[in-house]
Amino acid sequence: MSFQTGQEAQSSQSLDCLPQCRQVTFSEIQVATNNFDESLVVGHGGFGRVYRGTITNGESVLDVAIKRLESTSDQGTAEFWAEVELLSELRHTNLVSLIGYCSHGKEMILVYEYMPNGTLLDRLHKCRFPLTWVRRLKISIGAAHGLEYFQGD
Ligand SMILES: Nc1ncnc2c1ncn2[C@@H]1O[C@H](COP(=O)(O)OP(=O)(O)OP(=O)(O)O)[C@@H](O)[C@H]1O
Repeated sequence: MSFQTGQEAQSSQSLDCLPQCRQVTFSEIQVATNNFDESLVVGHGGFGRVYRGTITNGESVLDVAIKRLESTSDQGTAEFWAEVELLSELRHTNLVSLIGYCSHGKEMILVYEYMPNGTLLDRLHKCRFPLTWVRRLKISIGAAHGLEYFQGD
């Protein structure tokens, strides 16, 4: 689960425009990532490489982050389906939305809304300009709202 970091890291699309989580075909993923073009890799995490891409949903085109499970990952099928089950129903300004998933043979791929400024960890450790304390406070409050929603209170 990832948190939006507040106004400075809003996704490129509004919450109302985000569709329900759906099954995405492997060919859609191939088109979205230009067949897993290395130049579209924006990060690498516990799951594997993360690609930037676009997915067409009806008439709209969404900016997405596509996580492809690598065979070397210590995360596996159970974590994949747990993430799908947990996140597919959640929609909150302070939580990154899961837009789709793809299970195709050995391929397990998660599609999230794209965060133009990366994750909070990226923002805290990779950005040349440190966050002000006011922004840090706003981010903490946003994360708390996201957690509260997540816990269903
Ligand atoms: N939704 C997103 N939008 C933009 N960039 C993202 C997004 N998700 C991940 N990234 C990029 O990919 C990198 C790796 O992210 P990822 O979430 O896989 O890491 P992680 O913390 O190891 O998470 P996990 O272990 O849950 O897979 C991030 O540091 C970030 O740069």
